[in-house]
Formats: sequence, structure tokens, C-alpha cells
Amino acid sequence: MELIVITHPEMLPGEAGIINQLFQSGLARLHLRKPDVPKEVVQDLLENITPAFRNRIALHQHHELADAFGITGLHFTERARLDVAPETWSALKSRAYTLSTSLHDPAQLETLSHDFDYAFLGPVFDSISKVGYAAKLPSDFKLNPFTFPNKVIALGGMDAENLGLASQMGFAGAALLGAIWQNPEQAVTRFAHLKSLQVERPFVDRLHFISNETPDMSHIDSIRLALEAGCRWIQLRVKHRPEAEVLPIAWEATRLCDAYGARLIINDFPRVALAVQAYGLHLGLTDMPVPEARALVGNKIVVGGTANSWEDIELRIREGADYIGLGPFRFTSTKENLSPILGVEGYAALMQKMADAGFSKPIIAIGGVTPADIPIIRSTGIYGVAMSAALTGATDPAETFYEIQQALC
Ligand SMILES: Cc1ncc(COP(=O)(O)OP(=O)(O)O)c(N)n1
Ligand SMILES: Cc1ncsc1CCOP(=O)(O)O
Ligand SMILES: [Mg+2]
Repeated sequence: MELIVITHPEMLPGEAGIINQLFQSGLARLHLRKPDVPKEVVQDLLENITPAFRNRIALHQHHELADAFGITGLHFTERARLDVAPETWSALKSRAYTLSTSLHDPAQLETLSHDFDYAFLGPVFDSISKVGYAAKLPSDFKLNPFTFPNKVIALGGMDAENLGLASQMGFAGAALLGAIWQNPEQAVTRFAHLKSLQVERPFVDRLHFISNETPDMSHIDSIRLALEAGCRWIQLRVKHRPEAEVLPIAWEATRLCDAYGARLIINDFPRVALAVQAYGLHLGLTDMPVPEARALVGNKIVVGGTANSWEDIELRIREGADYIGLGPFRFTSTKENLSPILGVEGYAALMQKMADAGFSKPIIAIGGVTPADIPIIRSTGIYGVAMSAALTGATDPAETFYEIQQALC
């Protein structure tokens, strides 16, 4: 489903900044709809939108501003469309504008000019922001693809829980308003979350083994121990060594993981993850930002990010991390410079906030986790656990792995 954002009808504080961030997060189309806002104020808003993004805008009012700002999208409300002579559409198309309009009755799609590149149809569901703007289409509605050849976009009450239903109804996209602007401070995070629901989610294991080295165990020894015990998600976490020294260890870890059919995740070093074509890359709060790493490693490599607070979780969701390593659960000597300990209470509070915000993302608990902690950690809604010492220090790692698996399923 294509996601289109319609602006809040009134001017919001810092709106140009939020719009620029929405574009940076991958928004491909913004409908600038400010029915009662004077032209000069809209002009001022446009001046503060990064020029490179302006061609992703469709104007609902003040169409005369389009050319000066390099805007190619013109939207016509139902009333405006009916007031205009039909030959207008082909004239505008010949000037390379992208045209859109709004409809409230699917029957009108049959007579709609094919010069419109897409049409909003709604309200499909009860509006989130407009009181009394109730669903007009039945819940078993199906678009007839032969009535209008171009895209039909669902409008009205569109949010995470009904995007799938709108897609089944035959809509090519969704126009988001209330879902984004109910809380403007959350607009970018909300958009990133809705966008992440559109892409197929990569597999993330519930048990992450974190490699370690001690005077009597190398990283590769620790990885072999974990693989023989049964682990199939291995994170190579080499600290205090330059990239050039990590790369050969990563190659050896790749060969070993391949032999056991396990997925290898590289901690801290995006270029190493790219070189060995690892399954994943894990980045902390002081490592390379997720979007920068994503640009470097491409879309095939899973990218996970660390979080220690609600602000970090929001950042990881905005950045589009595939999973979040949340910790530390308790003190551990495996990692230096630990962030504040979260404990079960910390996890419970953060997972409640996730549920309240409607966010879903695999969250991995890390830091001093033992098999006995798993039931209580999982009871908070946590997806999985990352462990190092609990496996490398186990008397019988295979028995410990079995205990972990039992607790995770
Ligand atoms: C699954 C998982 N979660 C968190 C971390 C910690 O990463 P980071 O904060 O970058 O710390 P270092 O591991 O690099 O010391 C992780 N490695 N894995
Ligand atoms: C990498 C990392 N990040 C937070 S705690 C930690 C170490 C996890 O190892 P252990 O399971 O031995 O505490
Ligand atoms: Mg790191």
C-alpha cells in the first residue's frame, strides 16, 4: 500500500521541520491541505520545505503557487472538480502536472476523467480526526478495477489496524491524516511505524548468542560452543580491535555459521557485515546511525539497534531498525560502560508504552540474562533474549540451550 500523508488543516508549530523529517523518513507524497489558511502563510511554509522534497507535494489550495516552488501535484476537491470545465484536465496533464481528486461515491469512478492520476475515495472507515465523518463504504466493499484504470486511495480513519483491510478492498494506497497528526510530536514516529508495516518483516530469532573472548576462549571458540549447543543466531561482538582485525574473524565466523545453517550478525562494523554478506548488523547508540548503515549495507541485511529508554525506542522505530536490543536487564561484566539497569520493572513499563503507542517490533532483552529469567522477561511482552555468559559459562551448554528453548516457546 502506498502511504500518502495529508497535512493537518491548521498551521502547526514547527510544521515545516516535521514535514522535512517525514520526507527524510521516506514519505513519497504529501497533500498540502490548509482550507482556511491564507496564501502568504502557505507560501511561507513551502519556503521552509527543503527544495529537493517539493516535487513530492500536491497542493489542495493556492494552485498558483505550484510553479514557483517546483510543485507538480494539483489536487481538486469534489466541489472544485465539478466547477471546472472537463477540458481543463487534459490541458493540465499536457503541462506535466500530476492530478488527483476526491470522491465520496464509488459510482463516480466510472465517469471520472482518466487524466486524474489517482483519486481519494472515502470515508472508508470512521474518521479519526473529523467528528461525525463516518464510514460510507460497507465493510465488505470491493473496488471494481474496471471502473477507473488509475490508483484509488482509501481516505478516512486509515490507521495501522485497517491498512490490510483497505488493501483487500482493492485500494492502491491510504491517505493518512488523524493517524499522523493526532499528536504532532509523534508524527514522524507514527509514519515510520505505519511504513514499516508495509514491508515484509525479516526473520529475527528469539535467542541471540553474543560472542565473547576470554584468556582461554577465542571468539571463534565461543561461537563453535554456541553452535554445537544448538544456537542458530550468532552475533560476532569483537571489541577494542580495528576493522582490519575483525574482518578475518568475521570470515571464519561466516564459514562456521554456514556449516551449521546459522545466521551471523556483525556487531559495530557495517563494512565488515557488507564484506562477508552477513545476515545482520547490530548498532549501538554511539555507533553509526541506522539509516546511514542501511545506505551502506543495503536492504538485504537485517539491521538491529540498541535502546535503553523510551526515547531510544522511538528513535529506533523512526530509523526503521528491524529489531531492538533493549538493556541492560541487570549488571553484567561482559560489557563495559553499561547504561542504567532496566530490570523487569523497566521492561514492563517500556513494553506497556509500546502497546499504548500501537508499536510492534521484536524487542530483545540483553545483559546478565539467565535461563531462569526468561519467563518473567517474556511476561512483559519481550520477544526474545540475547545471552553470552549464560552459554559460554554453562557446565552443559546443550542442556542450557534446551532450557532456554523451552522457556522461549
Ligand atoms: C541484541 C543486542 N542488543 C544490544 C547490544 C549492545 O550494542 P551496543 O550498545 O552497541 O554495545 P556493544 O555490544 O557494541 O558493546 C548488542 N550488542 N546486541
Ligand atoms: C552486549 C551487551 N549489551 C548490553 S549487556 C551486553 C552483554 C551481554 O552479555 P551477557 O549475557 O553475558 O550479560
Ligand atoms: Mg556497539
